[in-house]
Amino acid sequence: MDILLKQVGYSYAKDTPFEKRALTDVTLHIPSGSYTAIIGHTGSGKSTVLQHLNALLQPTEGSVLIGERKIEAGTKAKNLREVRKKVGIVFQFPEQQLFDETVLKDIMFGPLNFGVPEEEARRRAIALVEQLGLPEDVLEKSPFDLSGGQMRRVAIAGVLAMEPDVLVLDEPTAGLDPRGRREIMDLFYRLHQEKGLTTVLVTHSMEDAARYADTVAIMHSGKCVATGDVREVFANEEQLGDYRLEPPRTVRMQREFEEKTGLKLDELALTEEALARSIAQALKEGRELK
Ligand SMILES: Nc1ncnc2c1ncn2[C@@H]1O[C@H](COP(=O)(O)OP(=O)(O)OP(=O)(O)O)[C@@H](O)[C@H]1O
Repeated sequence: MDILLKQVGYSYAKDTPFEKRALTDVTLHIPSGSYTAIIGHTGSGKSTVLQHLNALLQPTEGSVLIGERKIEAGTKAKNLREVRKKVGIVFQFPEQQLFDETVLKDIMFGPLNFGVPEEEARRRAIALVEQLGLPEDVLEKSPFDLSGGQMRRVAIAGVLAMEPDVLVLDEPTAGLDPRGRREIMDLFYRLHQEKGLTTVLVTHSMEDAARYADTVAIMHSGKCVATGDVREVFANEEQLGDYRLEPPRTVRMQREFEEKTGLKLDELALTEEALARSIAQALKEGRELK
């Protein structure tokens, strides 16, 4: 399912003395099946854009097309159930929204609420607990008796149990240890690859954007100032610098390697593994392309 923000403007507390403009003329296309990372400095408007993707916020200018549904400035959109069902958002620290007495009930809550039969909701919850690497006996426990990392996984399972068409992630691994971060990010990536799940990741981590996304959008001062293929965006160091962003670590390491050895690698490496592979290859071939 495609999402298209067309010339979207958004002001918080519009027409009050506290009015605060957060977005200006944002046009952004999220094609079905893509993995888009939205990057940008603190306060650049990333979270505000994200909340337009399932109409939690509605534009004060322009329009948002979510699949077939058009949300336009000036008209209050109602009956957003379908939209909320199709676009699932994992907010920062989603465990804060856990509430039910058992993990099973918590994960089943969303699907039941949207009319999924009980048996099917249960089946999804059991499968997700396993997929997310949680022990089976967690299902009957209170979510509040779990560790922070486990609570995070339960909350993520609750969003995935809705089987959304688009999964929107707002810094989903904030506060987790490196191993937990990697496991969860890899899981999202697998879902994207295996099920073609359209994924949008809001992140401060250039490394995560480089590793997982195919498309990158840069937000700056409430505007979407660039979108492009992940390699194009991260190869353009001048543009990143304009928006006070650093290239991912692997890109900096590649540049340093090329400078120090005079060897030029074939393409921009987006992960440590890819960088190691192309360095090994270049050394093996004794290539000197510079
Ligand atoms: N509820 C709100 N009321 C008023 N202004 C807000 C509100 N939420 C955000 N803003 C303002 O809107 C602008 C964009 O904020 P937003 O949270 O979208 O940025 P962000 O890029 O997600 O930042 P961060 O990386 O810190 O999460 C900022 O100037 C912010 O102060």
